[in-house]
Order: sequence, then structure tokens, then C-alpha cells
Amino acid sequence: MRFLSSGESHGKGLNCIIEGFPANVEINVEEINEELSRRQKGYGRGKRMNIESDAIEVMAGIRFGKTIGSPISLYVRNKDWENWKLRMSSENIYHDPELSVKAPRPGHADLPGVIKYNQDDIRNILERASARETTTRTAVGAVAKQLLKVFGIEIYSRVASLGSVEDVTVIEKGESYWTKIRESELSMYDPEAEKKTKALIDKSKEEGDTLGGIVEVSIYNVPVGLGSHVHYDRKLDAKLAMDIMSLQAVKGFEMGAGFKTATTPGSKIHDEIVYTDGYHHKTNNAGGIEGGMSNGETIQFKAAVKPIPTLMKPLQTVDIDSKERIDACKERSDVCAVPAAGVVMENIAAFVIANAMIEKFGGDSIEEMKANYDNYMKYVEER
Ligand SMILES: Cc1cc2nc3c(=O)[nH]c(=O)nc-3n(C[C@H](O)[C@H](O)[C@H](O)COP(=O)(O)O)c2cc1C
Ligand SMILES: C=C(O[C@@H]1CC(C(=O)O)=C[C@@H](OP(=O)(O)O)[C@H]1O)C(=O)O
Repeated sequence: MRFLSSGESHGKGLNCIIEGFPANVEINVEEINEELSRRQKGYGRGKRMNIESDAIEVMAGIRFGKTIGSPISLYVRNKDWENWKLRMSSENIYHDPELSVKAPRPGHADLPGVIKYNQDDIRNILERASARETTTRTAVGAVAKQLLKVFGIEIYSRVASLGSVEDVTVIEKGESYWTKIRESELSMYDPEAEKKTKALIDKSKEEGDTLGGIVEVSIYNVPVGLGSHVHYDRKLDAKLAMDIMSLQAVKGFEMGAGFKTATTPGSKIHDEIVYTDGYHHKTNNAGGIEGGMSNGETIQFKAAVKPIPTLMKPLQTVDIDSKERIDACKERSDVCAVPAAGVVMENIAAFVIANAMIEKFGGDSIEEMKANYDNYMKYVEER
């Protein structure tokens, strides 16, 4: 399975094509839209989220609520396009130099982008670099999640820390409910930490600054044996790392106990194997993957999300025409997008795991895939 997407942040819309998705998988469009809506929420997002109310239009590949094996094509309209028609026109050939962006933001794609693509207007880079693109990635993942549901695989995320507030679970309730957490993990929720993080985001906003954080993703009920130890590009942890690192603003990836494994003796970090109703591990410091293969435990990883690069109190930069030292450009922006990044990561992980499932169990129809899966699970039970 693979997908391609296109779309600029302030263009007409975004689209994606998923190819190699099994036939006969029930697809609930509302569930896809629910994921898109979750991605738009979370404390600290900017005013753009008040304009957009993301929803997909299915262009192809789904008939009477089920996939039919042909490429799935999805479209999401940018409501903000109405306000950008003139500045983003593909027909109008007059490019007003006054509207060009000339002050590259430290931490954004602006400077390497204009040099690489030989552009005079930074907008031609920032439009595609923008995390608006994660709308389609979330839609693709939301389709993948519906395939995973057939096999009981579930994916959750939590904000593990935010700015200087460490080791907390932040969830937000009520109207802006964005996170999904298992009932059994609700004890990790700390209302005080939530208050503290919100205050931190407010303070950051007042000061014209931005905040990052750490997201933890957990993937439940993954069968043993997805991925492979035999070649570098078949390792499941490597695939997760690549796709998660490709998310805008992600600067660190940690499988299971990750960086802690470097400072802990082997006797205290490797997960002892036991046999009860099958093979299990006493602990899960490996994060559910050993030798590039899922080992039957919950897959768990963390990712570090850096602070948003657009600062309302801008850092210094260099004008790409005059080479003068000036303030970096400031556009309408988020102050903190860590919860949204968590939702996107869930959906990126769903695509990676769904792909690994298709590779292992075949992907022409869900019936064939399920029969292969059941047969394999019977074999695993008897091992
Ligand atoms: C959900 C989400 C929302 C984001 N919103 C903004 C934003 O409003 N302003 C901004 O400058 N960067 C934002 N970013 C981060 C930039 O897109 C990102 O830093 C930039 O594309 C450069 O890529 P890099 O950080 O991966 O190097 C956001 C990232 C994510 C994941
Ligand atoms: C549009 C989204 O995020 C955008 C990501 C983004 C960036 O530079 O990455 C910059 C901002 O764009 P704008 O200036 O239009 O407000 C965010 O709002 C989205 O997540 O849907």
C-alpha cells in the first residue's frame, strides 16, 4: 500500500490517493471526519482552526460503504481559500512583489527551500511545508485505522509532557476533546497538570513565544511477526521512525525505553520472557518490537515535538534580497500544536501498521487477509 498527496496550505484544497488497499473493507466516512476534527483541536492552536472544519469528499475507491480494491481518492477543501484566491491564484500571472515573503523563519523550511527550488518568494515553500499537509496524512491513517479495526488493533496517543511540565498525561475534556485514552489509563490523567500546561501555553502566547512537548503513542493487539529482521528496510521500528520523523516539527523518536536503555544495565532493561497462555514479556522496555519485528506486546513509542517556528516576537534573520538583518516573518500561527501532532502520529502509525499487516497477510480482499490472519494466529497459539 502506498499513498501520494498534494495541496498547499492556502490553496483550493488537499487530496490524496491510496493505492493497494484491500477490497471489501467497511469504511465509515464519519469516523474519518472525526479524526480530522480531533487533529484540529487541542489547546494552543491558532485562528486558522476557527476557519476550517475539515471533512473529506470521497472521489473514488469506495462504493456503498466498502472499498472496492481500486485507488481510494479523498479530497479536503480549504475554506480559507476564499480569503487567499488572489494571492494563491494559478490563473492570474501577475505576482505582486509587495506580497512576497522575504524574511525566512529560523526553524521553518523557508531558507533551505528557497535556495533549493530557486524561489524569490518564501510563500512558494511555506505553503507545502506547512503542517496543513497533515490533514491528508490523517485522512489516510483514518482509512488505515478502519482496516486495523477488523483485527482488533487500536491506537492511542497522549501528551506525555509539554514545555517544562514533565511526565504528565494531558487530556482535554468537553468541547475541545481531542485525545483518546483507554479507560484503564485514565488514572494517568492529571487535572492539575492540565491546568498548568494551559497556563504555560497562555503565558507563552502573551510573550510571543511557542512551546513543544513529547507525545506517546500506544498500539494494542498487534500480532507477533510484523516487519522483519532480515533487511534494513523491512524493520518495523525503522519504518515507524521514518514516518514519524517525517511529521513537521518532530525532532526525536524513542522506541519503548529508548534513550534510557543507553544508561541502564542489560539485566534491568531487557524484557524477560514467560510462557503462560502463550509467550509474554514481564516488562515492555523494548516497546513491542525486537529485531525489527513486533513481539506481540503493545507497541509504544515517544516523539519529541519542537516549539512552533513562527514567533510573534520574532527571532532575527536575513532578508533574502537585501541580505539585511531583519525580524523573521510572522504569519497567523499556532502557539502549541503538540496534541494535534499526537493525533497525526496515531494516524501515521496506523498507516505503517496497516501496511505491515497487508505485507504479511496479503491485501487483495479483506476476506483473504482475515483468513490468512486467522490461520497464522492459530499457528502462533500452538507454538
Ligand atoms: C500540527 C502542526 C501544526 C503546526 N503549526 C505551525 C504553525 O502554526 N506555525 C509554524 O510556524 N509551524 C507550525 N508547525 C511546524 C512547522 O510546520 C515545521 O516546523 C516546519 O514545516 C519545518 O519542518 P521541521 O520542523 O520538521 O524541520 C506545525 C506542526 C504541526 C505538526
Ligand atoms: C493549517 C494548519 O496548520 C497550519 C500549519 C502551519 C505551518 O507552518 O506548519 C502554519 C499555520 O497556517 P496558517 O498561517 O494558515 O494559520 C497553521 O494554521 C492545519 O493544521 O490545518
